Amino acid sequence: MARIAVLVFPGSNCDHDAYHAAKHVFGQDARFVWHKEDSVGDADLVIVPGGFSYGDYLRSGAIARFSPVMNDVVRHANEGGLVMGVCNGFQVLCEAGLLPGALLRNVSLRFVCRDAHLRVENAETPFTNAAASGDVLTIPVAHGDGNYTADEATLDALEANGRVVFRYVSASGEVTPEANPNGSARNIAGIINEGGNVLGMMPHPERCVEELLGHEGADGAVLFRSALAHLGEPAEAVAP
Ligand SMILES: NC(=O)CC[C@H](N)C(=O)O
Repeated sequence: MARIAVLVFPGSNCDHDAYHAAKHVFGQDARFVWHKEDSVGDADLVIVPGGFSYGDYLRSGAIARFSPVMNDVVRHANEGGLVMGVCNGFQVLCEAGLLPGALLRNVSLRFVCRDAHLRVENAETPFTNAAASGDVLTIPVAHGDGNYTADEATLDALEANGRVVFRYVSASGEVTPEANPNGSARNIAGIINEGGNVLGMMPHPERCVEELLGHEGADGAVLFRSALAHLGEPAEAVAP
């Protein structure tokens, strides 16, 4: 059974969704870790969940990045441990320097809450091995600051090294401006670090791991299935 630590900051609001997915849908050993703890313990996977840590004051993720637990998240990441940052979690990981770039205000200046289509650009990561490159997943977004940006050299390096993991596309898999919910550079929806063990993505896979909740295909399950397969969990433990 994989040990999955779900961080909790003041203002996190997707921590319970992530815990529910890990514990009740995938049957893993999930635990909450309060941000004032100084350790993520023996976690195999750390989930930095979505929400409004510290009310998004100063900048989304800018204060949470200084929470005591983040020192141990950096240690865990540097030792090759898996880290998955979703939405506010992605923002925190960028602020912490574990991922390059930053998430700016959506170009619309509006909070966007809807399904997005994501093309899997790299299926050889610990978080996407259950998919095939080119697969189009439908996963919801819900954010005000999801506009990924980095300097051109960084973007080029991400592209060249397969570190753009997900891109916003149309339902038929085309990269179009309309498919981009927030103005992200090159339609980038998710990236991975150089070591391939730290993922950040704006869409919320933990919100669509059960068809019962209205997402045909429950595409978010791909992320969990992949991570669990990477950790050597038996397939029967990773339904649906
Ligand atoms: N759902 C979320 O994690 C939202 C992240 C952040 N508070 C934003 O609005 O961009």
